[in-house]
Amino acid sequence: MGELTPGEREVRRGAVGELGEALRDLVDAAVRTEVPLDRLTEATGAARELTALLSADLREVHEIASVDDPETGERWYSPVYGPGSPVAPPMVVEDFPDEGRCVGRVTVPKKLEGPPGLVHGGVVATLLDHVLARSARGAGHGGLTATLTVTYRRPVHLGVPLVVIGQLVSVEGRRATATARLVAADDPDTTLAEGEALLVALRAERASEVFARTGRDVGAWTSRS
Ligand SMILES: CCCCCCCC(=O)SCCNC(=O)CCNC(=O)[C@H](O)C(C)(C)COP(=O)(O)OP(=O)(O)OC[C@H]1O[C@@H](n2cnc3c(N)ncnc32)[C@H](O)[C@@H]1OP(=O)(O)O
Repeated sequence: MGELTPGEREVRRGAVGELGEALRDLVDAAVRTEVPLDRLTEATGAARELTALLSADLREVHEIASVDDPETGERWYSPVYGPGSPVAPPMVVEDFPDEGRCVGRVTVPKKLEGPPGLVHGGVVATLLDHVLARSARGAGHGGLTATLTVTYRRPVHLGVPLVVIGQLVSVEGRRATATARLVAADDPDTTLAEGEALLVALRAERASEVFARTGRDVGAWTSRS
């Protein structure tokens, strides 16, 4: 698909978000179902038909979606917050660029379970990684995560509203450091997990090399502005 006009992009974003929500409901049902075997077989057939319908026009794996915005870095299929992503929880993130801060709100569903009833530790790290990188990027210091330290203080339960706060702490040349906390919305003083990251902005020439296969200018995600 070619580049969309702003109006077309808005319409398509709406449709992508609706499909994403329907698919998240489907994934939730798929990981919780206990229906009889014949129903599972029937569902498998229906899922394959749906795959064929969507596969009529597919992007290459490195291509950026027509609904994405390379200027701002908004990604509609982000596995963390993407409205179109069946695997995203999804987290809803609010940016406070003047304070180098961002706040994510999320209730993690069954599909991202680790120990029974608890959020998978890798998912906790992913949520923290996102707000860490995003707090820096919002303040104009886009970069890739070079190091990430996660401290798991308490079990994080599925189905509970959570708040994940990222805070940019310092910037030195291409390096930025940020810290993050994950808490339950109804108990914000108890830290469930915390993270610390070093984000390193790619040099411009390295960024063009790394993202050459996307065919787009992806400076929004990587360069220091
Ligand atoms: C909006 C939010 C989006 C969410 C995205 C979530 C964030 C992500 O998950 S990013 C994906 C995961 N991360 C990656 O793929 C990164 C892979 N690593 C790399 O590409 C490179 O190692 C990279 C870019 C980190 C550093 O490479 P490069 O720019 O060549 O580094 P280099 O020039 O050697 O170093 C730059 C500076 O950083 C420092 N540095 C680099 N890596 C490290 C490290 N691991 N530890 C400490 N310091 C480091 C160097 O010492 C140097 O410091 P100084 O400028 O003071 O000398």
